[in-house]
Amino acid sequence: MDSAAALLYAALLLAAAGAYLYLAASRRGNHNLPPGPRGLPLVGSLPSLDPQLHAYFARLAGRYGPIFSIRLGSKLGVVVTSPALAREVLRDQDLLFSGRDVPDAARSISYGGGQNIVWNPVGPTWRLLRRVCVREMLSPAGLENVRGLRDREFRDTLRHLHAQAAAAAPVDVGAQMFLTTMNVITGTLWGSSIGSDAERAAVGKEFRHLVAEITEMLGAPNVSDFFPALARFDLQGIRRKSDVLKERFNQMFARIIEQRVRADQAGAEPPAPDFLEYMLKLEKEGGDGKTAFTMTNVKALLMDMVVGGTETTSNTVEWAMAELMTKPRLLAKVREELDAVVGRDAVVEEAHLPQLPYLHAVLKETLRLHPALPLMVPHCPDADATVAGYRVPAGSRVFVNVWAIMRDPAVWEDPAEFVPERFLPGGGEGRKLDFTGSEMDYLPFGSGRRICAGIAMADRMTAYSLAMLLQAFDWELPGGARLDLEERFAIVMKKATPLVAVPTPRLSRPELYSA
Ligand code: HEM
Repeated sequence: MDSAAALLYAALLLAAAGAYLYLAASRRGNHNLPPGPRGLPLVGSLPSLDPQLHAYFARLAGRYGPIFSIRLGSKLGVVVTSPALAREVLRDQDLLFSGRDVPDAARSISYGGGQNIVWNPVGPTWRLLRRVCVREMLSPAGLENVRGLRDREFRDTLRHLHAQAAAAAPVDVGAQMFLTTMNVITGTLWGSSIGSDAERAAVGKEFRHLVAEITEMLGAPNVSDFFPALARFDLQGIRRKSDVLKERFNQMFARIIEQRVRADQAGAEPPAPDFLEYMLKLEKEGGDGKTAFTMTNVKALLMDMVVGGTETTSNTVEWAMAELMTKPRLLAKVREELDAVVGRDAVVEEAHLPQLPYLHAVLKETLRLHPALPLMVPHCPDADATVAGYRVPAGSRVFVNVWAIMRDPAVWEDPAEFVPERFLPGGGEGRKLDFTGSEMDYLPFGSGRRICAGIAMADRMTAYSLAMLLQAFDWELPGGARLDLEERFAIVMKKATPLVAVPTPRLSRPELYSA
């Protein structure tokens, strides 16, 4: 045998051995994984991903069952699509599955991943941050402290919409509700410490732009997440973009904090206690004695509230309006309830909300069909786990497809129909269909220890917004426009075409709009 042939022979032998070892390793690695599409070597199912990920995963669940695995580059995704398996993941093995697989884009905007609530693993810091937020800001008692602020913001929105109505000008309903929600959340966070109304409006506008970019980016496929070894090359430039967005937020937060600290040092009259004041005090004390609380935590929490609370809330209101505008019979029922409780000689107030069960049922049905986070925020086990008898390896990205669960015909009668009555007393076949995540077929806010931290605020804001929009105005599509209910997937799901409509006043006297 000459030397060239020997070299070729050796290379072939080596290649065969390599292929054998690769196959053996991947067979061992795949041992007892949930079933799923085979995918291509190296890239797995990445090339066949459909941008409408929630609907694509629902179709795959139809083929492979209520738990399937899908290889996305070097990452393993596991998708759960039944109430029983959602219970296994979110309740029975809650702690094991409570970790997060932090996307590269989130690392920067969450100040490194370990500083805020959403992307922090469950542990002392996460516990302290959540406790601080829920107790001081997002609990029913915390919200009660700033009821006046919400009333003021809603009055402002009412005045603004009335001016739009006078000019017969179309309103982008989602954008308007975003601004209202943003003003309420930032007002709750730092009160009036950023000065004039005009300055607040400018901050609100800038935030909307930034939040939209962030949620868009978090939903976009990123090579760095599928091939962590390539993350340092940031091939799509997503990390660079998220650094820029983070810095813009950071500068705004720093300005707001600095103003407050300077005012405190100058011995200014202390502002009404707000969340920022509370956090700065905790930061000064260095934490709660057991767990540290730093200025980075202050900013990361501000980011959590601003990013987590705004689009989720305003998109829900936009969907509710779109559903009702295509269903005049249901719209008439909401109006009937509003006219009976509030009438047309007064403006709806937060105190009216508990007397509006049909309106609340409309919002629950909206969140069933259009959950703001259709795949929730993915969970991640920090050790190997077993679900439905299958192995879910540590580090897998676990999606609970609540969008599909809440449309499951095995659970819901006429699942595609918009029927608020199913949420009225006696309509839920004895199930407790509320936001607590106790029934695993209705999970718009998740369930278990990672359940949404802002439910009480979301509940009030969506109900107040929808009540005001419908009690004070009639809404018409601009001439020639068509209303559809098409969705566009992102980490926070959007209406594919924004709802734009023209308001007409329906209160008895114009003065009511400026009271
Ligand atoms: C209609 C409005 C909203 C919906 C549908 C919603 C839904 C959700 C869902 C599904 C999760 C993920 C649960 C999980 O990972 O298991 C979540 C997490 C979270 N939400 Fe909301 N949310 C809304 C509004 C808000 C508001 C107003 C705030 C605060 C101002 C907020 C703050 C948070 C935070 C901080 C988390 C992270 C919790 C954690 O990881 O421990 N959300 N939300």
